[in-house]
Amino acid sequence: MSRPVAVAITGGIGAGKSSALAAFRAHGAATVSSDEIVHHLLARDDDVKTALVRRLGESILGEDGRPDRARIARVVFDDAEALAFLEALLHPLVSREYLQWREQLATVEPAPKVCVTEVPLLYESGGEARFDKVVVITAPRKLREQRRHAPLDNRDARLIDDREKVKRADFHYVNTGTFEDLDAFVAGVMAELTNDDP
Ligand SMILES: CC(C)(COP(=O)(O)OP(=O)(O)OC[C@H]1O[C@@H](n2cnc3c(N)ncnc32)[C@H](O)[C@@H]1O)[C@@H](O)C(=O)NCCC(=O)NCCS
Ligand SMILES: Nc1ncnc2c1ncn2[C@@H]1O[C@H](COP(=O)(O)OP(=O)(O)OP(=O)(O)O)[C@@H](O)[C@H]1O
Repeated sequence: MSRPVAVAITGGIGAGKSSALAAFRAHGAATVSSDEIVHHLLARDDDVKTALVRRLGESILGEDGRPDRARIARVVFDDAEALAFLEALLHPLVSREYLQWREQLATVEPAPKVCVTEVPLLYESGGEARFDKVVVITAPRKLREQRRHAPLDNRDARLIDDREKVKRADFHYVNTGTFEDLDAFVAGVMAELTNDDP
């Protein structure tokens, strides 16, 4: 039984990582999003909530009593130590869920040829060893701001330079075109990884 090729998508905030992930899914890859795993942990994991309140205080809780992402973001992206704490708490849990997901995939018959996940901090957290291939999506800051309809706060400051990511990655896409252009890029990557015609 052959295991799926494990692909990570990384890139700056609002570059188009989730859109690329959706395109991979449309082209037959199995997909999971690290951001979504984080959202589930914050919404449902009581140990995570307890640890966050102990370190960051009750003000990060929303009206429903669960950790509120916007409130956490306001604290951590202006406080490097608080961000380091949050990442140290969440990253091992995200990796564990991802690896469990990947193990499960290998038991599916027929196993998908390619499995893809979005990992915003792939190089920053030394996660690339877990993957066979890396796709970097980039776009100019102004366009990313326009597309997200929001200022990018300080998140980019946490990330290594796009040029460094591009150097280290297997595939690079500059996401300044249409969704169809992005889809065509993803189709090409899938064809290369599965040795099929696009
Ligand atoms: C701070 C939080 C609550 C903000 O939630 P929010 O809904 O605003 O953002 P979301 O989780 O959807 O992430 C959106 C994008 O923000 C960027 N981002 C998220 N975490 C980080 C981080 N630690 N450093 C830099 N950028 C980040 C990524 O580009 C990501 O794709 C949340 O992002 C979080 O808990 N982050 C810490 C965990 C983490 O590092 N996740 C990313 C890799 S697993
Ligand atoms: N090629 C494109 N053309 C037009 N809009 C796009 C394109 N690619 C992405 N977008 C839009 O840009 C925004 C950001 O894209 P997306 O959510 O895929 O990026 P991301 O890197 O996952 O963002 P984040 O870092 O916030 O998780 C979304 O509103 C998305 O619909």
